[in-house]
Amino acid sequence: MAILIRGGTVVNHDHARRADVLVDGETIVAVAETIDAPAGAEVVDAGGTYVMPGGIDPHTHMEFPFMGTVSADDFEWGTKAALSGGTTMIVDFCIPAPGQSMLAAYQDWRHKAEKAAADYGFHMAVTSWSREVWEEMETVVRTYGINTFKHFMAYKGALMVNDDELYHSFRRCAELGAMPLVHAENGDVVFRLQQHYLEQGVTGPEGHAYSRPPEVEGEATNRAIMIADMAGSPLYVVHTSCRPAHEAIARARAAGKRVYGEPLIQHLVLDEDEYRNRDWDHAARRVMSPPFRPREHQASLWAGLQSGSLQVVATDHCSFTSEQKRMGRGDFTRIPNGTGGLEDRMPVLWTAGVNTGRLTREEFVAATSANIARILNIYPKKGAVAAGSDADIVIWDPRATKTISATRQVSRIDYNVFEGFSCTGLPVVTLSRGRIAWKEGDLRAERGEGRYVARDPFPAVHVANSTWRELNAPRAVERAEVTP
Ligand SMILES: NC(=O)NCCC(=O)O
Ligand SMILES: [Zn+2]
Repeated sequence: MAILIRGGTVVNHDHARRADVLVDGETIVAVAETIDAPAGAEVVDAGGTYVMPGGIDPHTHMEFPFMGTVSADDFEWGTKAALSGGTTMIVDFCIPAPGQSMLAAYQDWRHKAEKAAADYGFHMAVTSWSREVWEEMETVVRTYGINTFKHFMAYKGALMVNDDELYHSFRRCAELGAMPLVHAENGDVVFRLQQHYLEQGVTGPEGHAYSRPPEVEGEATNRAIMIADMAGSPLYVVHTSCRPAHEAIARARAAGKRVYGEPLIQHLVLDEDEYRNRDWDHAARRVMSPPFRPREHQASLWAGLQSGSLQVVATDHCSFTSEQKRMGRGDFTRIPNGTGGLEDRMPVLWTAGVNTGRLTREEFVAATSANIARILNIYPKKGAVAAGSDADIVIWDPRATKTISATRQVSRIDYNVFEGFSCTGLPVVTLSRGRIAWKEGDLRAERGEGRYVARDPFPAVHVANSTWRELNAPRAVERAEVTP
């Protein structure tokens, strides 16, 4: 059935204009100043609103077995939470269990994701290195449509990989036209600092922040950038949370390296003081890696979004209930790492970004959908309101208000790290591939309606990168034969 979105202002990453939008089935078929409603079409009045691409959150962990438990939101409730906040696609991480092949991990995640109510894709994690991993990476890219590989430089003894493994994997990514992702924290130093603070008697959640200072992230970000450069690969740095990490990325970009950075909405508005709250539950609920930072780092992240040295705002939605967090009572290293945020990312970014004049509406679209769609090589199928694009659309009322409260959220956990945050600017309707998935508080999306989005390798950046590399590769010097 056709839907005509009438009277709104269409905002894409590169322009905004008054236009009607016609959706037929799963696709946008026309964007024009005036469109007559086809017979039988549902007409949605968008007067006074912005009509924007549905958000893409490229960093989520649904039903993720981690630190002795499993994250609380599954693909059904995670994607429903996403839709209620204007996000129409998530990209989750397939993380092989110890000894498990990537191919088996992929099957596990496909199975878990059958419940999804919105579209989804995957990144694959490289948690060890071997001939099998090298071979499987090709299947992951060519058969499974995954063009991104995640590397944890933290979580020593669990997911962490070393520099040798990073180098090998980055080279393989370059060959396959895939993008390596890094969780950049120096896991060896974090481990030592954790032991140090525990020995000092710091057992509460504040120890989590003390043991993961900005320096461990700055060092690892810089190291990953240099290794990627030597391996001939672009690089995407997930959850860039602090000035030293952002500066490493900005420096690399100024030197012509293809490096991307992803701040989280949490790091943009919440700070380290949360861990000093006298209520243990309050502080533990906010334990995630990297931790929230001293406030001065936020200015650097905002500046990165404004100047283009940081491109994407994500959530790392990895939610644990208060009960699960209490596994770490008496030892902060056992508090499951992760927070929620899927349904809040866009309203909080609009409020703290657009309403304050830090971001334009177009930059908001770039940071919430278009930039990551281009990095993932799915643009303009996703990330654009244009004829031919998937009808993933959010109709946004810049005057609508709400105060965030866990009592009204879709996510299955019992608290919200943004509790009490007043938002101005909210989704009123979210369309997911042409269906009205959420409208003014009415969640209509059904379990299982989401679809897997496969992605091709070799986005333009890779082609340019490998051409440059090939033309500028160091070569053996030709010398005249030296007779003995
Ligand atoms: N970020 C976090 O604390 N938990 C999820 C796993 C990860 O991305 O590091
Ligand atoms: Zn994560």
